[in-house]
Amino acid sequence: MALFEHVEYDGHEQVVFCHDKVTGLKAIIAVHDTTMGPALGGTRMWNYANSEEALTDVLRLSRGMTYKSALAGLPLGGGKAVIIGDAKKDKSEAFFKAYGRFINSLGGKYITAEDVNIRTADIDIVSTETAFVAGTASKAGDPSPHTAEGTYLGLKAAAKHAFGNESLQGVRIAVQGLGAVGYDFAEYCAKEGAKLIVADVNEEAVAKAVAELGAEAVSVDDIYSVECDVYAPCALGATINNNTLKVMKAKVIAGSANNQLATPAHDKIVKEMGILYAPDYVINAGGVIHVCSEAANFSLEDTGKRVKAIYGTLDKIFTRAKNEDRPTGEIADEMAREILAKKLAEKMA
Ligand SMILES: NC(=O)c1ccc[n+]([C@@H]2O[C@H](COP(=O)([O-])OP(=O)(O)OC[C@H]3O[C@@H](n4cnc5c(N)ncnc54)[C@H](O)[C@@H]3O)[C@@H](O)[C@H]2O)c1
Repeated sequence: MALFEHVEYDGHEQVVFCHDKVTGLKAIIAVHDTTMGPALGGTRMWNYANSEEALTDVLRLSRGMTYKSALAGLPLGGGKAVIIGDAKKDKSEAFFKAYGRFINSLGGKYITAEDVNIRTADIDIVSTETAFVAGTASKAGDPSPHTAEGTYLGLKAAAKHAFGNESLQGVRIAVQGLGAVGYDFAEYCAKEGAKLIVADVNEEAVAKAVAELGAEAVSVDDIYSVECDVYAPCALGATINNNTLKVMKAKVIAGSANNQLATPAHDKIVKEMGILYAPDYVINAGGVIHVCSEAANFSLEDTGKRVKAIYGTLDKIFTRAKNEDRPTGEIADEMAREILAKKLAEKMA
């Protein structure tokens, strides 16, 4: 398994392979870039088919965190960790304590938090072995409300560019996923007079949105093809793919889900279809801003301002993408790299 030659290797500063003999823990921690500050990013637990798959995921996700935090203006670098295992069977107190000791051994270069299949309770155990954690129950807590607010504001910036008006009054929004983020996001939109079309595998959440937000319910398969102005993916990754784009009527894609594009090529494909895509890691940065408030001691007011700034960041991305006739995801990556290059130059001066 090559590292420096790996297709997802992007000058990562440090990649640590961890194995604890007692609990069987196997994890990979990737520190992509610490130019802006310590590398913060969640830990994902997944039953990867092999360690190659886990390495690919952690290299890609950690680079994403560098770009996300740079564009959110945070004093943080990018990192991520993956635990290779079955979240239903392999978790134990000793397991997460061992993991905490590995994180501690990096001396603060990497700060962890929750991600897929890792709960606040797991992070609380990790925090008994290391201070380099964020998002513990007793401190910052649930980031979802800030993610929802940032996604709503990001959608308004997209509406301004795509429809000539940032108001969501009468705008038809197809919301996929009414979980912690999706429901709050839908509520913000409904309050502004948007017409919601919703889908979720959780029927209770759908019934609540119908009763409380006046939403129209459709099946999870039909959400891609409904007549709407906006598609808001707030559940799964990779839903912007060749199959869904064949039937999609939306002119804006703006939602909280991570890794929305099935492949990097879909950035260009959506542009060519005349769809305005709000790059996922920019619009959903409310969560990392929230978690960072704990790691960097931001006041509540400062955290709120940073979440509101997502509107302005997306406004800049959309303007530049239009002026240069380029895909929005490509512009976001480029803007993040410019921020990093500037900081690096300052450090070296
Ligand atoms: N929570 C945060 O602060 C945060 C931050 C950044 C990004 N995100 C991303 O936003 C998305 C939503 O996060 P969340 O915290 O609300 O998760 P969640 O688990 O609370 O909600 C996800 C919702 O999607 C539904 N769902 C699952 N499969 C579905 C399907 N096939 N069709 C329709 N609905 C389906 C679930 O039933 C659930 O209601 C995820 O992609 C997550 O990675 C979340």
